[in-house]
Amino acid sequence: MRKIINPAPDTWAALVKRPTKNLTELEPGILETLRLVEEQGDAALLQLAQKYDGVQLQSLLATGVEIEAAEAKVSQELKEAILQAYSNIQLFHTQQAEPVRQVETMSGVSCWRKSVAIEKVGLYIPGGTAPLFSTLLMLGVPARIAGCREVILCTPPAKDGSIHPAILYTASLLGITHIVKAGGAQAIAAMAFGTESVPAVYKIFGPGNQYVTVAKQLVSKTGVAIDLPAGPSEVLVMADESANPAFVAADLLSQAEHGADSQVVLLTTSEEVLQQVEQELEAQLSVLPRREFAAQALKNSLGIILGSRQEMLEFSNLYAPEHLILSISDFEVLLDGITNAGSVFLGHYSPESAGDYASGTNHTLPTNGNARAYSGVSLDSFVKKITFQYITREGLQNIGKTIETMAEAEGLEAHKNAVSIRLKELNRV
Ligand SMILES: NC(=O)c1ccc[n+]([C@@H]2O[C@H](COP(=O)([O-])OP(=O)(O)OC[C@H]3O[C@@H](n4cnc5c(N)ncnc54)[C@H](O)[C@@H]3O)[C@@H](O)[C@H]2O)c1
Ligand SMILES: N[C@H](CO)Cc1c[nH]c[nH+]1
Ligand SMILES: [Zn+2]
Repeated sequence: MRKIINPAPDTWAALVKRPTKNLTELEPGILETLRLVEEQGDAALLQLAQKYDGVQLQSLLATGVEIEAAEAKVSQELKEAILQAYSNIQLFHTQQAEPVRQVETMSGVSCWRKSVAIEKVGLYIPGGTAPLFSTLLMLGVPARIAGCREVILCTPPAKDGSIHPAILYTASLLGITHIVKAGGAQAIAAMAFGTESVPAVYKIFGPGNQYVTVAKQLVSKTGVAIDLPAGPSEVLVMADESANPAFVAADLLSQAEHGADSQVVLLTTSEEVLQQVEQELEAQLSVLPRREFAAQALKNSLGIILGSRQEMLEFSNLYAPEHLILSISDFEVLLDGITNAGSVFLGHYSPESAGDYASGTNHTLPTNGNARAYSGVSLDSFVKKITFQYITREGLQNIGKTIETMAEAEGLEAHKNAVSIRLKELNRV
């Protein structure tokens, strides 16, 4: 972790830049993958599975037998945990449904807005270095609540061509049966363009590594929608003297272990806190199974001492972290000052892992500073909002003149006439 003491504000913009590869470096290779899949369909997916996942697949789709067999391979304890998480995520996301509210803007002019499910959606479930079946809950539960008709799932296969049983079990719970063994940019291309085995969808969801994230951004230029740029995981912790250094280090490592391209940041006003957290990081890292990923991520990470809480808040808002943890005793006073963050965890007993798995909030969140303008996945992500209006005869008489005047001022005579022709008829009767 790079230690920085009281950086001058004019250096902050450089500090908040993420360590991920830049677009120009990644784009040519990813464009080539997208082109291959668009032109050669399934054949390209099979070839790229061999190249990037080291597996020679017999079939791109998980079979009914594979899906059914998965249930017996998941322990009772894990099934119960998945069901508890499912229930909490369902509860939180069901509350996000918007009631239809009819508004009469003028007498006889009624407008309303209705949420309608996106019919065909594709879910990307990361699996390159860990089988993230929790991500399937985060995407599949709101897709089901919204009522999406066709749900396609893509996830990278293991070296033996299998998909992790917990992913298949979770898919069964959600009633998802179209499961494609494809990962990375090639999976995103398949869902965007369609192949023999993968139907093209209207919107692609899901987090992933840099290749997945850039591929999503590139295909979004071709007409398919995407949820948000949800790339390598990150967390920013603000800690005061009341923070427990072991807890803070554990939270930092929980996101560092996702991958070498993750970044974690500690902000504090106390040199002692920073030193204690550094010691804890070293001790906890040494026993982590994924210490290689975490150690690499820590090299790209920052421990920053700032002059005041206000400075911590300003730095955090500029950084716009995917996850923000306030390890601060009186965190309440800071809440109104938070303007940019994906999801916020308050106090000493709200670890970020709770949101990753089971508290109910969605863990598919904007990274790389995108929390400045994007929200994480929610029920809203799976619907379009269609507006409706009904204007009575009386309503048209009330609003007609306004429309005619504006249309004429824009020089759009046909617009004006669509109103005038009706008003004339109304005035005749
Ligand atoms: N922001 C969020 O909401 C969120 C949520 C969960 C996970 N994540 C992130 O998702 C990522 C998961 O990454 P992962 O790698 O484990 O799985 P992944 O499924 O995202 O990526 C694996 C795929 O990447 C492709 N790939 C690997 N190396 C490549 C290369 N050199 N060139 C081209 N393609 C290559 C392969 O096709 C492979 O199947 C992590 O970075 C994690 O932090 C983010
Ligand atoms: N922290 C990830 C989002 O950045 C989500 C996740 C899934 N499993 C564990 N963590
Ligand atoms: Zn996580």
